[in-house]
Amino acid sequence: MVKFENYIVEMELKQTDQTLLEQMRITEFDIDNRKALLALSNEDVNLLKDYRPIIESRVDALVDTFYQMQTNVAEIALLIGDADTLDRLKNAQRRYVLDLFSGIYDLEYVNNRLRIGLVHKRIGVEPKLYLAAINVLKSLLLEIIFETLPEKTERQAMLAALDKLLLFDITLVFETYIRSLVSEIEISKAKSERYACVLEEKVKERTQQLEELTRIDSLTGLLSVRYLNETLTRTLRTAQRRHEPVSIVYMDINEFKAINDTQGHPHGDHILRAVGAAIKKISREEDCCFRYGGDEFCLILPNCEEEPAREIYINRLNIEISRCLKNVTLSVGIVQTGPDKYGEPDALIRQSDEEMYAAKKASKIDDRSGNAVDVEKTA
Ligand SMILES: Nc1nc2c(ncn2[C@@H]2O[C@H](COP(=O)(O)OP(=O)(O)OP(=O)(O)O)[C@@H](O)[C@H]2O)c(=O)[nH]1
Repeated sequence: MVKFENYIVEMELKQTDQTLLEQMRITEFDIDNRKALLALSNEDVNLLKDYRPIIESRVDALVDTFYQMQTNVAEIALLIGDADTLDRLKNAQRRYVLDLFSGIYDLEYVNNRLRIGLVHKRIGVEPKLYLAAINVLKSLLLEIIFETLPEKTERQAMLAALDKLLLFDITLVFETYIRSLVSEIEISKAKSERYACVLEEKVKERTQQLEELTRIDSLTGLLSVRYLNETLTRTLRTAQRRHEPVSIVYMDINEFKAINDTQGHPHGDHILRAVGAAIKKISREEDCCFRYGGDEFCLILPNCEEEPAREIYINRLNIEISRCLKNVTLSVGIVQTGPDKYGEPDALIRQSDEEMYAAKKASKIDDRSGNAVDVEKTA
């Protein structure tokens, strides 16, 4: 994204603050080099310059004929479009023809040729049309040269000089045309890069939302068991570094199947939600509370020993549950690990489950021997 914005700023600065010459880094040295490559010598330059008076006297007729021929081509007439534009083009063409025979082919001359390439790209004059137009112009100039320079060597020298200068111009026009095409591609590339960035951000955001959805158990609002092992591993590592104990609590609602069977599944769901809410309400922020599945819950209580977990946490939970639910009790198993030695996550969960199972079994025996099962006992 940053890259795209920089690019746009750079483009804006370049477009508005620099001439085409500056943008394309064309210097006087470069112009001399281009002339040398085409063997456009001082003699050629002088020949063209000396011929200017003849051209000047015929330029209007030449330009008129040129545009008559050009507008006969439907494609070109369509591009020109209207009489005012044609007039403007005629004036520009007149200036160009005179420039060709000015003998001054400097930075300003080059900048004007470069602009033509840019304008052609903008208005949709394809290279084939530009080359055809140059060809027409050349043939009209040849007619004048043939007519006015009967001496063969002199004529040939003039034709050669004109050829070189036209090639010099064509190269410049093509360079800006191509450059303009390339920058169009770069702009659309930058646009698609920005689009890809925006898309990537959206996918990231959506992925986070989905992760959040899978992280939470939809019925109880507690954490999903999928993250239990990973969370416990992380908690144990932190506890180990700090030399703190961790308590793992495993809980199961007693006779939940019977509740479901006698009072209906929706009521069972209501109980699960209420237990989940009670767990959330009495837990500290650092506690991690999971719905293990069905009517089972697993809690990770960092920096908490078994005794306060049982005496304070579970007591508080039972009180909270009894406030909103009648005859709902829990069987609880608690395992403490650390601060000296730490167990493995899987083993600790298994152990707390076994503790819970033992507590449930004991409460059932109590129940059969006639003791009332209340919140305190089952916990
Ligand atoms: N309403 C409801 N019931 C569920 C859900 N998930 C599991 N159950 C039911 O919970 C019941 C759990 O029953 P058991 O595992 O036998 O446990 P229990 O009846 O509490 O028996 P004890 O553990 O021995 O006290 C089963 O009937 C499951 O169908 C749920 O999301 N909503």
